[in-house]
Amino acid sequence: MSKKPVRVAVTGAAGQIGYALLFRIASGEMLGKDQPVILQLLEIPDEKAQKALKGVIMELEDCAFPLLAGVIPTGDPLVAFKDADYALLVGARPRGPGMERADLLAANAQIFTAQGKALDQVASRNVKVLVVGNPANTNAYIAMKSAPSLPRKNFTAMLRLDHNRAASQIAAKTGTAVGDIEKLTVWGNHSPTMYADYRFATVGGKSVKDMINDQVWNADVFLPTVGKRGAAIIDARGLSSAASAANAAIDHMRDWALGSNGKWVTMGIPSDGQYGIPKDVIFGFPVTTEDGEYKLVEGLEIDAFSQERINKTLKELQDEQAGVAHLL
Ligand SMILES: NC(=O)C1=CN([C@@H]2O[C@H](COP(=O)(O)OP(=O)(O)OC[C@H]3O[C@@H](n4cnc5c(N)ncnc54)[C@H](O)[C@@H]3O)[C@@H](O)[C@H]2O)C=CC1
Ligand SMILES: O=C([O-])CC(=O)C(=O)O
Repeated sequence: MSKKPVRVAVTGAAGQIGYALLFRIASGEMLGKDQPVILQLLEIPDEKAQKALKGVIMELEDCAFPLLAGVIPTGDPLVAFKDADYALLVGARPRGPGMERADLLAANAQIFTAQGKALDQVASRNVKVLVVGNPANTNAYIAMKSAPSLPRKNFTAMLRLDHNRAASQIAAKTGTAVGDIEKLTVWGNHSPTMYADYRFATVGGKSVKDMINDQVWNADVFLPTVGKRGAAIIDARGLSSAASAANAAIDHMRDWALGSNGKWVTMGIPSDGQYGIPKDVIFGFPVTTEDGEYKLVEGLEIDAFSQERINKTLKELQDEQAGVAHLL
């Protein structure tokens, strides 16, 4: 017997990331090739945006995806999030050349307060929320705080793009296959302060740190390359990353829903105090996933260099939180 459809809400559905994301969700790449989905698509209630959304839906229809059990376009978060099992909060203002993600804080904070409240009112109590819109960690924090009746653990932010970027850089440096890299993680904020950490990483059982054995490359090349990759893409394309962001969102949700088979992945999750990160800060951590739940990898040694990096990205997150405290 075929499975019952699940409801997947996507905000900013007519935007760049939406265009790279919806077709892959509808084809089963996110939740499995046997899982029908109903897409509940939110765009701003503006004629141009709603018309663009209509066009995207025409294209979805024209794909004749067997797993696509319905599409609900709307300008109202209460409709988009009604009974949602998954919610991908993509809709936000992206940054342009010369802007830092923190510049988006004020512009986007209101969106995530309203959407957190709407999720609180109408979504499934088990809804899995992924915040992609920047600044992603703090937006996830705002949504979580605005949804007090939902479990805190349901709110996550996307650090998977940073994780995938780090894996690619390491594969290139070591001449190994990206898919063979295990136990990599990215700590902290989705911003240039994030700390991509390959101290525990292995390829075919061999230590990546030993293979590279170059702390100057780590500090002066690798970390800035991964941290500033988003800006490098804006510089090259004139637009922020979209296909790779959509791909990371698929990876994040797929692993959360279907499990990572023991592999470490990076998710931005609300801290419970582990590694000295204060409770509720949405922080990139190494996790494994199984049966629809993520589990933080605990007990890793944090050396002085790593602690300094973690402190820096934590401070930035705490400053962002202080900047939106009046809204919560
Ligand atoms: N966490 C991550 O790794 C990444 C995050 N991003 C962020 O993702 C966000 C979306 O990026 P793009 O798709 O490129 O932007 P875009 O501008 O192409 O699309 C955003 C869409 O969201 C819609 N929107 C704005 N406010 C909304 C609201 N309140 N409700 C529903 N829809 C709303 C807009 O009308 C627009 O269609 C940006 O904040 C960007 O910075 C982008 C890449 C990576
Ligand atoms: O840099 C941006 O504004 C978009 C983004 O978050 C990324 O590509 O990592």
